[in-house]
Amino acid sequence: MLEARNLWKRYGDKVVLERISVSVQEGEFVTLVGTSGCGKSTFLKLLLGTETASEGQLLLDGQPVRDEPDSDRGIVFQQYSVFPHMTVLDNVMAARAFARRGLTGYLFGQARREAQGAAMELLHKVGLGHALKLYPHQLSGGMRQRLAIAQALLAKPRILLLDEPFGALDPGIRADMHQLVLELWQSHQLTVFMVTHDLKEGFYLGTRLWVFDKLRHDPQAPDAYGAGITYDLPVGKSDRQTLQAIQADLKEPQHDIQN
Ligand SMILES: Nc1ncnc2c1ncn2[C@@H]1O[C@H](COP(=O)(O)OP(=O)(O)OP(=O)(O)O)[C@@H](O)[C@H]1O
Repeated sequence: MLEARNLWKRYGDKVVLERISVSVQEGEFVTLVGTSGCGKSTFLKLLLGTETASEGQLLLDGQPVRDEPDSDRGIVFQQYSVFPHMTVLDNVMAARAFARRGLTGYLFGQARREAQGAAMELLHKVGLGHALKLYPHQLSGGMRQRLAIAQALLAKPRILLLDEPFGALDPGIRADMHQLVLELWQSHQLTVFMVTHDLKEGFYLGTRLWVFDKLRHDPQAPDAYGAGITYDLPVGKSDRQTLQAIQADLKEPQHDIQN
C-alpha cells in the first residue's frame, strides 16, 4: 500500500532523515520510536503531505503521495487545536466543512444534516455521546483526544497518523485510549502510524515497531547525517490479518486429519 524508496529529508544543511526504504501493507499498525528530535514527526509530515521529501519517493498505491493533506490521511497531534467557542459536535462538523470547502466553508440544508448525523455517530463511537454540547474547556485531556480522533476520522481516512496522541494523559486514561484506538483500527480498517515515546506502548499497540536512529554520526558535524529505520520488528498479537485468518479458519468445515 505504502512504499518509501530511498527517502531523504533535509532542512537546509541539516539532514533529518536519510535512506529510508520500507513498505507497509494495508491494515498494519506501525509504531515509531526514537530519541527526541530524530525525525519521527517529520516522517509523519511526509506521509501527511505537509512536507515533501528532498530525495527519493513516497508512494501510496504506487502513486506519489500528494503533497497536500487529503481525505485518505487523518492526523491526531499531542496538542490538538480545537475551536474554543464551538461545542464538541460543532467542532467535529467544522472539521468536515473545512475538509470539503476550505476555511471559508459552511454547510447548509441536507449536507448539514448529513454531516451532523455522521459527526454524532462518530462521537458516540469514541465515547463522547454524552458530551456533544460541551465546550473544549469543559473537557478532560482524554476527552479532548477523543474529540481529536473523531475529527480525524470523520473524513473516513484509510491512514490514521497519530503523533504522540496520549503523551499528556494519565496512565489509566491512556489504557482506555489504547482500547479505543485498537477498536477503531479494526472497525474502520485503518492503517495506523503512531509516534510514541513509550516503548511499551509501541510494543503493545503495534503490529510492527520502527526504531528511528542515526545510521552514522560525525561528532564534528552533528547535522551531516540523518536518521533511518534501524530496527523494524514484528510486534503485538492483535494483527488484524491473523485475526481474520483465524476467524475464517473457524468458519471452514473441519478437515479429516487422518493423512
Ligand atoms: N520546518 C523545519 N525547519 C528546520 N528544521 C526542522 C523543521 N522541522 C523539524 N526540524 C528539525 O528536524 C529535526 C527532527 O524533528 P522532528 O520533530 O521530526 O523530531 P521528532 O523525532 O518527532 O522529535 P520529538 O520526539 O521530540 O517530537 C529536529 O532537529 C528539528 O529541529
